Amino acid sequence: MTTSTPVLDARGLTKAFDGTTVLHGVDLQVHDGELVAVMGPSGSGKSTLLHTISGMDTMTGGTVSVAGQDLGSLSQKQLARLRLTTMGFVFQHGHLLTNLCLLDNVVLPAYLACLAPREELNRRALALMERMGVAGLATRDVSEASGGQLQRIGICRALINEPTIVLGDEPTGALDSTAAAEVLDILGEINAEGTTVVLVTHDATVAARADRVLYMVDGRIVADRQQGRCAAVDLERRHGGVAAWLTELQPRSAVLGPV
Ligand SMILES: Nc1ncnc2c1ncn2[C@@H]1O[C@H](COP(=O)(O)OP(=O)(O)OP(=O)(O)O)[C@@H](O)[C@H]1O
Repeated sequence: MTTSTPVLDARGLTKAFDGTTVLHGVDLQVHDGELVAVMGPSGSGKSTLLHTISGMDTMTGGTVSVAGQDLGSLSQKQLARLRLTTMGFVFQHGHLLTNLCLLDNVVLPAYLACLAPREELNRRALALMERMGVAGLATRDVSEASGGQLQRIGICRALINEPTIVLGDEPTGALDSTAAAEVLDILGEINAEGTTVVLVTHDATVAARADRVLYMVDGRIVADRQQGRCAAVDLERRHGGVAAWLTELQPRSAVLGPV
């Protein structure tokens, strides 16, 4: 059992839209260096969970702490700063700004955080783009890059402020299998270097790379599989999909081989 302070600590997290509850008292602790995949049927609340634990959306009830900071106690300005400096986001469709060149897209979060002079930020961004194999696109527009390249740019942008935790919503969902595998390799490397990673995904190959896989049904985490062990968190809500998932999903060690 892990005893360190969680990087992410959600307790009794609820979220309702217009009176309809979509997250029902979710408890989730993610520890430093974990690679966590969140799976579940469409509409089960995976994206809503990601949005509320990151403070991108407000919660209706419960508490969330990220890197020891209670999101509910922060002003909007403090919350924005915490997101900027502690969290990195990778989205399915990149969410890059089309009126900026790709280098400026990568630099933007660091520029907003005022972390260093512009020249230093450019150097840092170019070094990241070099590592991701997209430095040659630095002065290009968003329209000039492929989906896989844009996703690498999105990862550079997520990493520019050296976040404690990277949160991804279907980061490979719009990619072909080759580009998806490359993006997953990159996310795996980032995690191996110590960054905590939480990915919402429908893709079992993504989940197979994770240390830990959560399965959501109807706004609840109903199973939590860690390195071959599975805790059925909410047995009363067992679901056909959960049973299939439990038998199909290989533990990480079986997929990657012994380390
Ligand atoms: N902004 C919103 N306003 C109203 N309802 C919303 C909003 N965002 C999500 N919902 C509802 O919350 C529920 C959960 O949606 P969510 O997008 O979190 O599910 P998901 O598991 O990520 O689905 P998918 O796998 O299809 O992306 C759905 O019923 C959805 O319609």
